[in-house]
Amino acid sequence: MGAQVLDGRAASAAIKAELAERVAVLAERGITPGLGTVLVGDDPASHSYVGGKHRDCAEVGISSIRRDLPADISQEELERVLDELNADPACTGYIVQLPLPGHIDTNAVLERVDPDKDADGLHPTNLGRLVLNVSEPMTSPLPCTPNGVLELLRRHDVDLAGQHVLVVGRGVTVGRPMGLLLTRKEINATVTLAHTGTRNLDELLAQADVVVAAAGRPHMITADSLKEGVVLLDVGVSRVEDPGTGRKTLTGDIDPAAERKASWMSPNPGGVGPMTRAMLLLNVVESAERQAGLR
Ligand SMILES: Nc1nc2c(c(=O)[nH]1)N[C@@H](CN(C=O)c1ccc(C(=O)N[C@@H](CCC(=O)O)C(=O)O)cc1)CN2
Repeated sequence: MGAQVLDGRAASAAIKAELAERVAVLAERGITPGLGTVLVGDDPASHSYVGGKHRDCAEVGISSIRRDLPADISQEELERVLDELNADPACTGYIVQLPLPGHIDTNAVLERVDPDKDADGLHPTNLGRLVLNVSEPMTSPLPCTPNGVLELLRRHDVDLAGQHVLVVGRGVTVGRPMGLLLTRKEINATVTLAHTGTRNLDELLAQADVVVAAAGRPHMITADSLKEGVVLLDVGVSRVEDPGTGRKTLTGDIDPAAERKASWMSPNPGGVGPMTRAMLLLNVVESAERQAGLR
């Protein structure tokens, strides 16, 4: 028997319906939440993700503010756009689509975002609150992908308390905050954070009850290394060219054939990706609720 599906599309549809109700409550008070996106350059995948974010906004009644900027924009000009969004009352929260071109200092950009408008939860103040475990439940935005992973598991009644979770990937958008969230008291997982420099990855995989794969290495995790009954979450979004057709297809970090070992597995596409988008909307709605004194 194969793994049960951690269905991100269904879960995100349910979350969007719930958020549309919360947006309607805000509308009764004359408030329309607004999401801003800042996109630099012509990367097709980034354009497609940003387009998806604006479609989601339209679905739940959040207004959209879009700033598409040339790849050769200077740091100064880019930061000026952020200052405008920081000052714009129609913009409840916004994101800077990552990755940014190499000549841009990404950390300086993330720091320029007003922490109260940080829809991605990636501003140092908000990441710091997560590290400090300032309040439970959190009153600041959480990074969308790690929060999406937890929400996906919650909505399928997969309990992580006491489980050994192996997070593969140390990036700031997924791996690092994922470890912090998993070790909070209400989740209570035991976490190992591995990465592409980890030497004994196969040993760690063989011990893991749950694997969150976010290293960006296509199909780096295969069935052979995994324990029977493992829960698998695939965050990888590499685009790999099919040698036959020349077409690029979305390829995760986990070989789909690993499903035979798993009790639960997130499909890719259709798993963590839609949850990332849903958690972004949640951050915007919660931010609007905070600004309205409803939280
Ligand atoms: N500022 C940010 N930049 C980036 C983030 C982020 O959270 N904040 N994460 C990724 C990209 N990303 C969101 O921006 C993202 C990736 C994938 C999906 C998604 O829904 N994927 C679909 C498949 C889509 C496809 O076929 O291309 C799925 O998994 O079903 C949503 C958001 C890097 N940048």
